[in-house]
Amino acid sequence: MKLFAVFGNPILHSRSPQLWNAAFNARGIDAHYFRINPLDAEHAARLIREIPLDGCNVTTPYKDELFASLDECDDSVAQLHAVNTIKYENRRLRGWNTDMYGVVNSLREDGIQFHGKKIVILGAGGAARAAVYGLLKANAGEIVLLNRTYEKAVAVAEQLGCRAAYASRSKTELQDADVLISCIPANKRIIKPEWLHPGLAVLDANYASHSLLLEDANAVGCHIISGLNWLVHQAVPAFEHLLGVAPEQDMKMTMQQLFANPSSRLHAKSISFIGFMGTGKTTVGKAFAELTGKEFIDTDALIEQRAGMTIPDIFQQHGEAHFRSIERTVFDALDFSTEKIISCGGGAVVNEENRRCLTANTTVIWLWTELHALLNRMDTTNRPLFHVDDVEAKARELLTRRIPIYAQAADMMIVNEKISAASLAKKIYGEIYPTSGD
Ligand SMILES: Nc1ncnc2c1ncn2[C@@H]1O[C@H](COP(=O)(O)OP(=O)(O)O)[C@@H](O)[C@H]1O
Ligand SMILES: O=C(O)C1=C[C@@H](OP(=O)(O)O)[C@@H](O)[C@H](O)C1
Ligand SMILES: [Mg+2]
Repeated sequence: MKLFAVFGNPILHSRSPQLWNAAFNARGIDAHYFRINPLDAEHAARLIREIPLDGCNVTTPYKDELFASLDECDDSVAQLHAVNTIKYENRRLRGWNTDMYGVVNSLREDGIQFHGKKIVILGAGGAARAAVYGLLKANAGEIVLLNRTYEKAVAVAEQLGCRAAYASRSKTELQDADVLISCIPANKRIIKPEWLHPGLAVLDANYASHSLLLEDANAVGCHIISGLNWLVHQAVPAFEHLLGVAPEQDMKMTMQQLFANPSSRLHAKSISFIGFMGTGKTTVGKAFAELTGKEFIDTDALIEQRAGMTIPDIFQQHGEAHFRSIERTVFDALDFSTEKIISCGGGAVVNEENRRCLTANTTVIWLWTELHALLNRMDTTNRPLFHVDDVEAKARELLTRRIPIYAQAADMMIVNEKISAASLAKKIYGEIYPTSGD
């Protein structure tokens, strides 16, 4: 099975997995796409090789920094110093930036022509730069970049060939503008409603949280374009780069569903932790339960209770099959009528029914720790599967087999390295309960 992911922080809000997995299904491609919150950009590049992924997308805040880890890239990435699509092939990372198609094709699809038009862009980050680059290539009449830090807007404008203006001039610049594109967080009201005019086309790159700009633009009678269109239109060429076939029809169909069905599973009341032995499921699960005040359950502890003996003893006296059958009974008996934090044993999700139990009732968090790091910090004597001569080889073989299973069960992977369990619990809390979310 091919594996793809989207990297970002935060990342749980991303709807890319729904989009890509639907396209894989429709095309009968044996592949899965999931979300990863890495330590940083450099670590994301390491994870691509470590997992390994066949390719990935990159979102805020890693588009700029991941550029430095590429072995080769196309012109758009070289110009923009920002990457959103990476293919991993022959041990090399090759990057593209397809955001420019996202913005240009979203506007085109809504009947907006660029020739002779004035376009105002808010922000100067990766998305804003891709918008400038794409619209210049599409022969837009005039492009004005507005950014809180004027110097940053000037640098981008000089490099790409458009005009920068002070944020204090927003009102004036918008008076004769035809299109306004926002590439800044959706919870910031930078533009006052009275600076907008009916008929102005307004696109907000951010689709995950409620957009104050789109709310105001709607009230004024502007022509609203959702960031979900941008998501779909950047994904179409990315899919072609990574899979070698065009997904267009499938992705457009999925877009309708995305509008209608904003993934209720991500807001499940119970949270479960899955992942390889020693990645910290028990420790972080406990810390998360403390943070949220919810009931904590460790499926391994329930197994020991039921069997009346320790896990190493169950393995030693009755074998792994017996352990798995008790594990199955424990999952069957889980009661989701009250909210819970559930830490699972590392092999629990290998069973399809256990997996379905979690995906149907919980937001599933996959913890990841690099193999050497987890072997170093783990006491392998109470992990019976590691009672072998070559622990590292056994661990690597087991992990390789399980990675696609974890990927398919999880709503997101998050890395438990170089961070305390309490801090990681807070980071996960921020993902699940975003303060400015929808
Ligand atoms: N963030 C962390 N920092 C330091 N040590 C950790 C962290 N998370 C887990 N550990 C340690 O790693 C070991 C394995 O953790 P555990 O929670 O038992 O993993 P799992 O339940 O996934 O097998 C334990 O010794 C635990 O204290
Ligand atoms: O990975 C596995 O198959 C197992 C993981 C263990 O739990 P932890 O992942 O909490 O160590 C425990 O369920 C048992 O030893 C089997
Ligand atoms: Mg555990």
